[in-house]
Amino acid sequence: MASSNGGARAGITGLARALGLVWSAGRYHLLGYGTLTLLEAAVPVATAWLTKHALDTIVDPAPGTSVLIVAGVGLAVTGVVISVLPHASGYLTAELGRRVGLLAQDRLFAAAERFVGLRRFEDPIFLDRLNLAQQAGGSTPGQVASGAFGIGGSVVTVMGFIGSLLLVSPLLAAAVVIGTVPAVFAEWNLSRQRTAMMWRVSPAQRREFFFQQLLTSVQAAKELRLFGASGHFRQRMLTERRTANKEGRRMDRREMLTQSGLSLLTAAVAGACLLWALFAAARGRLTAGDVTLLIGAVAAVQGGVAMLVNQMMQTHQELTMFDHFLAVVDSEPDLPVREHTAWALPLQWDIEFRDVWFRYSPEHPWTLRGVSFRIHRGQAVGLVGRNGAGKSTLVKLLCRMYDPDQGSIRWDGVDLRDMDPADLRRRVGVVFQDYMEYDLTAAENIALGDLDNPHDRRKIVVAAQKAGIHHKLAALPHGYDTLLTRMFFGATETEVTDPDNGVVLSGGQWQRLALARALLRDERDLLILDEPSSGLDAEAEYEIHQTLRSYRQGRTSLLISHRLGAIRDADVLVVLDQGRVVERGTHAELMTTGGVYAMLFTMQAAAYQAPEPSAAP
Ligand SMILES: Nc1ncnc2c1ncn2[C@@H]1O[C@H](COP(=O)(O)OP(=O)(O)OP(=O)(O)O)[C@@H](O)[C@H]1O
Repeated sequence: MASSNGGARAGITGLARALGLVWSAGRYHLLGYGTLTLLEAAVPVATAWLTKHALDTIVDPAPGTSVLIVAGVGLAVTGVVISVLPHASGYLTAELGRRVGLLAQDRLFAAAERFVGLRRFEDPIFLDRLNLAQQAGGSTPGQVASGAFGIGGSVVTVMGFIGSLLLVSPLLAAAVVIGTVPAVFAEWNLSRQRTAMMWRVSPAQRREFFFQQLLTSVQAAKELRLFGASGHFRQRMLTERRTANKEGRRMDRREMLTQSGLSLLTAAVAGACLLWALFAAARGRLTAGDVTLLIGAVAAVQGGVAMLVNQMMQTHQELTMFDHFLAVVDSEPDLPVREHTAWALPLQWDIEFRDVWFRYSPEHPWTLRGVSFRIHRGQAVGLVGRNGAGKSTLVKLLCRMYDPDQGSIRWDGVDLRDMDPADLRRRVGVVFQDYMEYDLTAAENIALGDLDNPHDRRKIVVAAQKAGIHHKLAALPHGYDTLLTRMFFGATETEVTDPDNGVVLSGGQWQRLALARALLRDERDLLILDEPSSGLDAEAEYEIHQTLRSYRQGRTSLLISHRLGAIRDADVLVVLDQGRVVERGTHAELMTTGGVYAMLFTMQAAAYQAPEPSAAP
């Protein structure tokens, strides 16, 4: 557990970082806001004194009308100031919030971009933190700054009124201050309990959020309806809500009881002070103005102290949330990227897997166990293996989404670890098994494959032609500019009201689009296709493979497919089994050795040639 010293130091660092962020987002707004807050805090003290002088001069006009005029004008000015200030500081808070939100978002997502690999995105604890950081980043720095100034303002108000009480009656001042001590401890305690309660219920709230998403998700809608599972998940969602409500209710009751007790104590102290002040005034020891000042000051000190404690706890809570933001922003890159990396030059000779061992974490079993093979330049390599053999993992390593735990992958002899991942990835075109379907236009979906030339429509069309999706895209209501989603249904007003915008493609059509994205850049050194035709009909699959066959001629490529007929004419087939390369050779060679490949190929071929089931009588 962190020591309280460590906690205080972390709190101060967090506060300084939050204020630093707000300062960078808008220093003049921050200074303006700080000044207004302090002014707002000082005005009630000034008002109380001006009122006292005005009343005293009315009761005893000896000091002269000039005092009355000054007090009257002063009260008018403070009245105007107090009615205008909240609007001005409200505007500054909102503007600061907007600026800080923008800056914090930029820093957070820039930090997420630094994670060039996948490990962080597969770590549930980190994902949780990222999620909280997103919630925290936009608003908490601004709220921390407001809290800090609010605390400063409350201190000014409370000290101003305690000073006023001291001037009128030191004894009374001491009594009021002592009377607030129980409130300070009780409020502090309640705030801590509320913070603890919020942490306790946060898992239930996240689960509730998950069920909410599930119940409204398009992807889940089919199955939920088919299995009649909506009611089941609705109940689970409500159970989570009830759990959170139960905790909230318990806390609210505790607060109600404690605060009622505190209010009684506060009222008793205030009442006693009032009685004392009235008796003192009756005996001529206090003026009418003194009494008014005392009544106002006692209430202001009592209310101000309670507010101060609340603001401190709230700021503490905001700082705890802000910690998540800082943790993400300060995270080290997930893959070591050397300061001086080797250029990923065009492939000259080969890519070599040299005794590659890899597992997703020390708790997981080895996924790749000493994999060694080469992909020569210009060679079409087919990767074959049963489910879970490690094929997609190997592709992810080849794109340096992870580094091998042992061994290395070498691009013309250079270890991928010595290359800048972004540089390497520019040389590689990939269609992943779980490719993305972007809720963008058809052209944008393809153009993402080469953002260096995003507006080259001719290249986009050529890529779509190669992937066999050009005719479909050209025939869409707005051609390549048609949105491939019903989600946004357009970004502009015209698009929103255009019923022709927003088209839903089939799975196979999306797959062709993903292929077009990978084919957009002709000059890629390596094309990786992980199950590029799994969603295609037989005719489309045949066409795509014909296209790919001619495209792969003389190009370096790695093709993964369970449809062995589509892969059989690769220059070399590499068979993975349980993370090891167990066979290597051409189709003809592997068929004669009678190993895993021959067995899989024969089973698949036999299924196509199986006799017709006998007709029912
Ligand atoms: N992100 C991950 N975290 C932990 N384990 C993983 C992860 N991704 C894959 N694995 C595991 O690694 C092993 C290899 O998976 P991989 O996806 O590479 O197999 P594959 O050969 O591509 O299988 P398929 O033919 O089914 O696509 C599997 O046992 C899988 O459970």
